[in-house]
Amino acid sequence: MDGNDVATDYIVAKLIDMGFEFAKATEAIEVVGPSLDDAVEFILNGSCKSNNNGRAYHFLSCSTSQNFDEEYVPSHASKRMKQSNITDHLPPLCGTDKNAPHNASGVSFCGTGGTGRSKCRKLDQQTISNVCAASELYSASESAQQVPENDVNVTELVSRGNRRLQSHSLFDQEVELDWEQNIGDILKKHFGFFSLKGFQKKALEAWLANRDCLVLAATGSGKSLCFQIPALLTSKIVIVISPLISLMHDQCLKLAKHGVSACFLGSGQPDSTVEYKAMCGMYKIVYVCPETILRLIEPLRRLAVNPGIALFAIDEVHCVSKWGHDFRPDYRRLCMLRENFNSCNLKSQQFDIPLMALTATATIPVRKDIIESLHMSKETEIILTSFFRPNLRFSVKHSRTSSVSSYAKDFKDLIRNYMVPKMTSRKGHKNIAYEENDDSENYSPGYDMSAEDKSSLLDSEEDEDDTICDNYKVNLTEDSSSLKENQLTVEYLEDELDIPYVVDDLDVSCGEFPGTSAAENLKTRGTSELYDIQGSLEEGPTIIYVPTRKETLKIAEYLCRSGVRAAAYHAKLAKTHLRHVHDEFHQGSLQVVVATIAFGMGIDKSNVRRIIHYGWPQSLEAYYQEAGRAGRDGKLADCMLYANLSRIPTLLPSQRSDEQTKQAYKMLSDCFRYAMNTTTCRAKKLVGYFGEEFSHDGCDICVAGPPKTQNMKSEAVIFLGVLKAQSGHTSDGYVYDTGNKMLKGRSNLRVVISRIREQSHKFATVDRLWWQGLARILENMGYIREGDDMVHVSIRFPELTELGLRFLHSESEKDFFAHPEADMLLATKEDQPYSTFSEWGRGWADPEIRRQRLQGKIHRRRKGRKRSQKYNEHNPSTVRGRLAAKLSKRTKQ
Ligand SMILES: Nc1ncnc2c1ncn2[C@@H]1O[C@H](COP(=O)(O)OP(=O)(O)OP(=O)(O)O)[C@@H](O)[C@H]1O
Ligand SMILES: [Mg+2]
Repeated sequence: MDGNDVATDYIVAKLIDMGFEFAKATEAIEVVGPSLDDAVEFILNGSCKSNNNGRAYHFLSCSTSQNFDEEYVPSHASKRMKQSNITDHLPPLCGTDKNAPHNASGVSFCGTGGTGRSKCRKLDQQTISNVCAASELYSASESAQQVPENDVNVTELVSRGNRRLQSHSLFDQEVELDWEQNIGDILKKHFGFFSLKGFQKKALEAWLANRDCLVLAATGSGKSLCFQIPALLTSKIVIVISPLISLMHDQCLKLAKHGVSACFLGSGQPDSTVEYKAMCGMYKIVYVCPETILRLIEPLRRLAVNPGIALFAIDEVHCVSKWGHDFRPDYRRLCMLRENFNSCNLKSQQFDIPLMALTATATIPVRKDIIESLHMSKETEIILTSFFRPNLRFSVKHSRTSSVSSYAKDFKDLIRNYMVPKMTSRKGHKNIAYEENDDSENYSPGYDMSAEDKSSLLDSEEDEDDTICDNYKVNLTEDSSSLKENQLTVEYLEDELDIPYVVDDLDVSCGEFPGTSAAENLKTRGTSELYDIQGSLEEGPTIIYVPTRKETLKIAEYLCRSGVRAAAYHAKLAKTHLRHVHDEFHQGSLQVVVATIAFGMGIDKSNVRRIIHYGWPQSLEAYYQEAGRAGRDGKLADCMLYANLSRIPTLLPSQRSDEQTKQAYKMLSDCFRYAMNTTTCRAKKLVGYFGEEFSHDGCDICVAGPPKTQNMKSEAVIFLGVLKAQSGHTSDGYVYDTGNKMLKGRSNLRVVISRIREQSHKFATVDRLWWQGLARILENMGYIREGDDMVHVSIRFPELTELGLRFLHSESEKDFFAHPEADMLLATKEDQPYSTFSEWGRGWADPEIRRQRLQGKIHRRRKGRKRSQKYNEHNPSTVRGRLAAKLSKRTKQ
């Protein structure tokens, strides 16, 4: 093997790691040679830099080949953002001046009231030299590990730079004269807003009073402004702790547009001088990831002395809590901030530096945990606004979400929306968006179940019933190849996920963002707008969230082939690609981004019209957080969840303690129940999850109304009766074994269903999904409970309660009316020829047929295993093959 082979293997491995198929990876290497960038480009765009005049496209194979070049090439595709230079990024002194000199990136520098060119230049030079010197001293003192509080030179230099910053601010924190008026000026000048929102004002009041505060407000409500304004009100610096590089990048870019200097520090920051400059007070707002801030405690302590730190803002603070989603262990260590930046530790500080924690998705236990974990003060002000987003229209649809046939069905409307007529398919791909025969009759949103779905349901029933066969799940044979796409086994997923705390999703060539221009005049929007919930959507982009990296590529590719301008986004894709996707999405030239959680929290684009979750989210917090990317302009937007309602969702693999696993199951279960609900408004369910009560009409259930109630009395009676018999309940309600010792009843739901089918001909064909739904209803009524110590997504070991026993005893008197849940509706839907399905169902109820089928299944799988063994024996690249060859050689000898 020569060096070239090693390089090729390495690149192929990298490409597979990014989620590309082996065949595509090798094809790309064959065409473009051993260059990772070119190979990625080749796969994504069917071209490479070398044969494309150096232009970097970032779309996946897009069918709009004719106008692709002119229309979709990012305007700056060929010019990378200029690498930062210490002379490039000085804090602007005031708005902008048309006459002011511009650097290469169009950034203007001008002093307060400075209208003359020469004056501006002179001031810049002065500050440049200050900062350069301060920067050098910073690094020197850094290496000496000393706090240079008494170092006259450093203090002098920094304060000189600081005087410049002071002249920029409208007034200092200590001067609290008519602060609302001043904030009003800043709002208009920098952001183009006319007034603060109520919660923003409260947060600023808390900060002005040097108090900690926890801001809980809906996604898109404007939490960022709460910590951005303090940076403009004082000469001090605001430090923002933020979990994702994509989010920091997003905010820095926006601030730069609004004339506020900002930078981010962390693994995505390639320019080490940015950190020095930040620690010398050169940026008004410094974004840092939690891992980095822990390393910067000492320089930050110096910064706190001069020019001062106005505030520590901890954005997306739910990451602190083990009880929340997206838990980041390093967020917990942020209690160091209070320990190091209090008035006792810092002589110059009269008060502890205030902490401002912000999130849109914290349940009540999470809020408590946040305050305790961060050691926030007992007087922490909790600023709570409604989590409700009146313009978001929620819905849930059943889908297998796994194959191209599901995509055709589920994305038909989406493609139609975005399709530009007469598009020709690139690379000879069939333009599927124009296929009119793609089961349009069968398709209707909601709980319809196609024949394919029913077979999936049977698969799942087989899997559930057949524990012996579970061991073979990974050992896929021809018979089970259809299952392959469906089953997200641990082995399949392990390498496919974007786990939040390893997300290193974006870096940029320049990670600092000097203030550039005056604010664009953005109109404030009325929150009291009334929404026509059945109205049609305006045009705008879509984000599709999927659980695995591979699916981002598959779906983006599918959409591109159908004529949609779509791109994939996940943490392992090439950084250049991610940067382009990010930029193009914001510029509006991308129609759809198919992403993992790496493109979730905090992304702020105003006109996202649709958020599609394609596959089960892991928690309602994550779901609501990602759904919150929609409709940030206040206009109507759709949040659709497509999930396989016939399967109980599984946890995606991640490192968790037992306690965390339990919590993760609880969150998954809440998510499952949200989708199964057919009666309560989804928006109400969601905000209710965060402890808020309200009434509103804003989802598919509100529009269609709940399904008709059914009298489920006989089903409930037989279910509870079997449960009672199974667990050996006696008339006194307790359970005894033969030795008259009290036992805890524990019946598996599957066994209960089998017993019901054996006992009653009437219920022989009732589907497992239906019983599963009934079990949840009985659980909600308090008639049964989960008998296992583990938390399960759906009830697994139903246990009869006292209340259930009483219901059984009074059975002749009461009816039992209830609304069927989503899985029950799915199981009873009869829009497809039902005969085969019911035959199968009946078959499973018959113990003999069932035994034969299970035997057949095991036989088929054994046959499959033998076949693969045989293949391995003849394949010299496998261990078995080499052993077999050796053995046969010996026997021949
Ligand atoms: N006072 C205001 N008046 C009008 N618009 C505002 C105001 N404050 C913020 N906004 C707008 O609200 C939008 C969302 O702001 P921001 O990104 O801060 O939301 P957020 O609450 O942090 O959301 P998320 O929880 O999703 O991160 C911004 O684009 C901003 O322009
Ligand atoms: Mg935010």
